[in-house]
Amino acid sequence: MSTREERPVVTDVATVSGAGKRFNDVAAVEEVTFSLRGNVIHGLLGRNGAGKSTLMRMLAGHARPTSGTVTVHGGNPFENDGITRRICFAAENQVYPDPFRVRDVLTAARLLYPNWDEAYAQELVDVFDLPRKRRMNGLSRGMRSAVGIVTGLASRAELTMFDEPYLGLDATSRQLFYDRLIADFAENPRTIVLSTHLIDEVSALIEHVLVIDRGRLVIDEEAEMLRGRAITVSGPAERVDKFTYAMTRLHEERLLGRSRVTVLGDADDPQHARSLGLEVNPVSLQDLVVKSTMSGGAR
Ligand SMILES: Nc1ncnc2c1ncn2[C@@H]1O[C@H](COP(=O)(O)OP(=O)(O)OP(=O)(O)O)[C@@H](O)[C@H]1O
Repeated sequence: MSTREERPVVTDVATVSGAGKRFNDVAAVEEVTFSLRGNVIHGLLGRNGAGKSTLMRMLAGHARPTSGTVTVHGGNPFENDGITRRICFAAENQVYPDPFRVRDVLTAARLLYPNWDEAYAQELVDVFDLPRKRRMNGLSRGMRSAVGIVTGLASRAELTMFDEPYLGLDATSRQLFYDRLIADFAENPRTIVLSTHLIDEVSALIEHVLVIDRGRLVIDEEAEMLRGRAITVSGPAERVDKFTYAMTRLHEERLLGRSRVTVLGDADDPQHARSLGLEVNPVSLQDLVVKSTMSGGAR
């Protein structure tokens, strides 16, 4: 993948400011503030019901926030054709008109997206072995996901969002998706948002991490930064507490006077901790997300 320095500089393509979305008594998204950086692959991670789809629906202009603002490409995306043509939202539960066949979905996408690459779309249809003449309603779940992937990649939309794009896909097809995404992104950088539970599988792809927990954004960090800073520190509770006092604590386990704390620290903390006789271990992105979102269940 090209380094960020090699890509065209683009300012933030979307800004979410104090945004919330309520459904009667359910606050699906609450007071969320962040920006999507141009030409960067973002991972939107979180548990079931955390608010990921709702947040992407607001960014795609499919839902209006009940509080705060969502701005994409400089304007309000809600039912705004000029802006939504520049956004592709490949949603897992996409509904198609009843008689639509695979080839009709591609035709509709060709008419909708100004950067659509027809030759690339046809190549991807072959790669994923999709039956062009079959009705969408007659496709397997994995095939429907593959149609979403083809549309998302070939749209070359400036902001492309994939909502759990792998549902029903076998491991080979998922790997094909990741490989194609990396290759195409290198040739045609754009802003990507990928919501997923399969964090280990995509952790090498993700450049910026957004973690949402019960509607609130709990992590908004560059992946590289997290890889270096997320550690668990273990040892006698008193010493661990003293060492991690000023750090961002994500999770803590205590037993018989010993404690293990997951923190976001600085680059030189591991060495310092070891010099104090504490045990230090790196935390995978998957573990980090699990630890930051363990405190509560679905709302
Ligand atoms: N149209 C709706 N009406 C009522 N409640 C809704 C609606 N859409 C979402 N919710 C609720 O908002 C919360 C967030 O849902 P959302 O689908 O955004 O989560 P998610 O993180 O995408 O979950 P998952 O990973 O399971 O797909 C959930 O409690 C859900 O039940």
